[in-house]
Amino acid sequence: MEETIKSLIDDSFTSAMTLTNSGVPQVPDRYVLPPSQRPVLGSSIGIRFYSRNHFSTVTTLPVIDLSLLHQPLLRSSVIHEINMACKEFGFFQVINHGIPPSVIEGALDAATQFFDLPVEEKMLLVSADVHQPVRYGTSLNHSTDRVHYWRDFIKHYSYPLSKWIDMWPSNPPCYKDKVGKYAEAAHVLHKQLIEAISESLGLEKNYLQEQTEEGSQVMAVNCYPACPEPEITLGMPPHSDLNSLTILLQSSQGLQIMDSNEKWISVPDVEGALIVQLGDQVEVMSNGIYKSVIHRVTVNKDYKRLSFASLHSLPLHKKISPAPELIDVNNAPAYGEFSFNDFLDYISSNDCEHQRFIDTLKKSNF
Ligand SMILES: O=C(O)CCC(=O)C(=O)O
Ligand SMILES: [Fe+2]
Repeated sequence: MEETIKSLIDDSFTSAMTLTNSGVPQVPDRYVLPPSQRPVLGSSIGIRFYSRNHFSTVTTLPVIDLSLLHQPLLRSSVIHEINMACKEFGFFQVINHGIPPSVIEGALDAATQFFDLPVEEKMLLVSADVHQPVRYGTSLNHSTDRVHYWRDFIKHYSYPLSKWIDMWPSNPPCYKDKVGKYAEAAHVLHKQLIEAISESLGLEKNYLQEQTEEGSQVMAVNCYPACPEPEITLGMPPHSDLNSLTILLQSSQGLQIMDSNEKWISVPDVEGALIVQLGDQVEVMSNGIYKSVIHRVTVNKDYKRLSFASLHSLPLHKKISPAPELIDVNNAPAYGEFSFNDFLDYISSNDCEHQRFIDTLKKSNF
């Protein structure tokens, strides 16, 4: 093996993108998962199919037409669909969500150009500090004795846009404009979704919106390069999102969610759809009626996958607790009170980056 490739493989700071571009024939050991955590690829697609004698047990994942929310006669049935999806999966896809295809294509194009930049340029934005408003990340952020994942990313604060956009990458030159347009559109969509989710819980339409007002939006732009051995590694390990709601845009299939039987289901790539995932904060505010969804990302041999996770959260210091309307003699508060900041502190001091953090807040653990 050529000396340069060998040194890239040995260097735990090398990004997945650099490894792929250098043509490594196999993933370095630090990316190899124990057998029990490896994905089974090409199975469990989340669509229903008909087999000879019965509908199979393959799960149908919900796809909701959001334009129907604006039709007074149909709104309540859409709210009902959202309720069912949130109860069963903490997950659904939306179509006719109002974000124009040109805005989506623009954002994907800008991200492609960003990740194609020379690694030295991207490294200028690298940081392991989770509080940095703009931060590029690679395996570098993980200590060497832990498993690495086949992903590069850039994360940036995105709301209010005028406050942060100057700090975003200035290369490629179109990045701020194209990703900015998508971030603004995602923020508007988030407001509609959080209102509908509030209603679906039987709460005032504005209840969750008021909780998240003045909150944050962080855009995580993820790049999963083609991988020589996708069956023994992952792009992202199982986790639930810490925030209230995530709107996810994917360039191709790769996301898997865990169902209530702890089975992994691949999320199908539905044309024009965006993915909505409930995070831990909504789980707490709903007093556990809705659950945050556990998800992970698989990679593939043939092409690079991009995703934009628009992560919406309550303000950092605001205490999060179950909605009072959902508490009564039969339904005690199931979670302790905490702020997003308490959560981040807990995670950094307990070194538990990739778990379902919410379980630590269950009353029984106090
Ligand atoms: O790339 C994806 O599909 C998921 C990304 C994700 O889970 C995250 O950024 O938290
Ligand atoms: Fe996530």
